[in-house]
Parts: sequence; structure tokens; C-alpha cells
Amino acid sequence: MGIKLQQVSYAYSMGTPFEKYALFDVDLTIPHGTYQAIIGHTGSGKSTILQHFNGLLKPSKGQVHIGDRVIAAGKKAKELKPVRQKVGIVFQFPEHQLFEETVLKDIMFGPMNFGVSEQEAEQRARELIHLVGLPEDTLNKSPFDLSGGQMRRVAIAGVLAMDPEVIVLDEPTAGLDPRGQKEIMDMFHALHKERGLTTILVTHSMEDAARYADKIAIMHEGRCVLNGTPLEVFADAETLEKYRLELPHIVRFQRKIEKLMNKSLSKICLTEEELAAEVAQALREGRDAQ
Ligand SMILES: Nc1ncnc2c1ncn2[C@@H]1O[C@H](COP(=O)(O)OP(=O)(O)OP(=O)(O)O)[C@@H](O)[C@H]1O
Repeated sequence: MGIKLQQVSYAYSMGTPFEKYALFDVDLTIPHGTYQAIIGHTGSGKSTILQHFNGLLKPSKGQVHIGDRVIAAGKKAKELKPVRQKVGIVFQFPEHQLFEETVLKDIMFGPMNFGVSEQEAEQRARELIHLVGLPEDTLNKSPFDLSGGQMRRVAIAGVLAMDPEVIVLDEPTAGLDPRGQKEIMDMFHALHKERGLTTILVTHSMEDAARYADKIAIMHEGRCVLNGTPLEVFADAETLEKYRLELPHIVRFQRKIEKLMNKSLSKICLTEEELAAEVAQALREGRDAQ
């Protein structure tokens, strides 16, 4: 399922003296099966845009297409339950929303609330607990006896239990140690590939955007100022500089090497392996030319 924003503007407290526009004429098309990162500084509108992806917020102007459903300014949004089931949002610190006495009940809560049978919901929970990297006996524990990282995984299993077609991740690794961060990001990437999910990652991390995303959109003061593949975005040094966004570590390293070699490599590299191969190639060419 894809998502498309057409000329979307959004004002908080519309029509009151506190009216404040947080989005201005945003056009963004996220085709089915894409891994889209949305990056921007604090206050650029990331959380506001995210809440449009499943109808939590309705645009003040413009239209949001979620699959074949259209949510438009000025129109009453009909029954949004199916949209909420198809678009799962992993909010920041999702473990704060755990509340049941056991992990099993917590994971089953969402699907059962949406009419899935108890048997089916339990089966999903038993499958998902492995998928999020926890042993099956976790299901019988209280979520509040788990570590922070384990609680995060349980909360993620709860979102996946709804069997969404689109998954929206709002800084999903905030507060985790580097190893936990990588494990969670790799897990979402594997899910994205295996289940053909449309994945939207809202992040401050250029590293994660570079490593996982097919497309990177840059938000600045409520506008989407750039959207392209990682290579297109990292080649646009002028725009990145204008909006004070850092290149990922690996690209900065490449720039340093190029400066020392006084030579540009033939492409921008996003992994250590690619960079090593490009440098080796450039050295070979240098030797052959002597
Ligand atoms: N409930 C609200 N009422 C009024 N203004 C708000 C509200 N929520 C956000 N804003 C304003 O809207 C703008 C965009 O905020 P938003 O939270 O979408 O940005 P963000 O990029 O998600 O920031 P962060 O990275 O800090 O989460 C900011 O100027 C913010 O102050």
C-alpha cells in the first residue's frame, strides 16, 4: 500500500488566536514497498507529517491518499479503523504504552480489538515474539519485569500483530545502546524486505537513512525541501549545507580521502566495502598511468 500527500498544509489550533502552521504545501509520494526516510531538525514538521499517514491528523489544506482512501481538508473523514489497521505506527518510546499483565495479552490486545479471534491473535503473538528476538517464555512475563530494550521489542510486536501493510517508525531506536539500535534497525529492514512492507522511518540519523532507505525526504520548517535516493541527496552538497544537515560518516570519510588523493572517486559510496573497492580501483588506475 502506498501513501501520497498532495499539497498538504496543516495548522494546529486552526481558527483560534493560537493558530500555527506546521506544514506548508507538502507533496510527497511514497510508492508501495518503498523504504522512505524522513529527516529534519527539531520542529521541522516530522511528527506532524507522520500523524497524517494514518489519519490521526487531517490536513487543513490538500489531500492525503492512503491506499485507495482519500483524507481531504474540509471533508468528513469516514470510518478510519481500516486505515489504522493497515498503517502501524511505532511511536517514540512505544514501551510507555504497554499496560497488560502479561506480554502475551499485550501483543494480543490490538488484533482482538480489531475483531481477530483469540486463537489467531495468540498464534500471531507466538510467531512475533521470535521475530522480535525474544524467547517464547517472555510471553508469560509481566512487561514491567523486562529490560527497556525487551519492552521496546514487545511493543513493536504489538504493532506488527495488527498485520500492517505500512509501518511508520518514529525514531524507533531512541534511548537504546548502539548494539540494540542496530539490531532493531536490521530487524525492520528484514521485515521490510521479507513482507514487502512500505516502511517510513522518521529520524534525525543520516547514518540510518543512508544505510536502510530507498528514498530520503528532507523537511525544513514545515516544507519538504528535497526527496531523492541517498545517492541523489548526498550528491546535493549545496542543499545539505543550506539546511545544516551532515553527510553520513562514510561519505564524509570519502570526501577526506578524495581531498588527500586530490582525485574524485567515480561514485559516492554508502558502505565501507564500496569505499574500499573504489579506493583500490583509483590506486590501481594511478599506478597503471605511471
Ligand atoms: N500541539 C501543537 N500545538 C501547536 N504547535 C505545535 C504542536 N505540535 C507541534 N507544534 C509545532 O509545529 C511545528 C512542527 O513540529 P513537529 O513536532 O511536527 O516537528 P518535529 O520535526 O517532529 O520535531 P522533533 O524532531 O522535535 O520531534 C513546530 O514549530 C512545533 O512547535
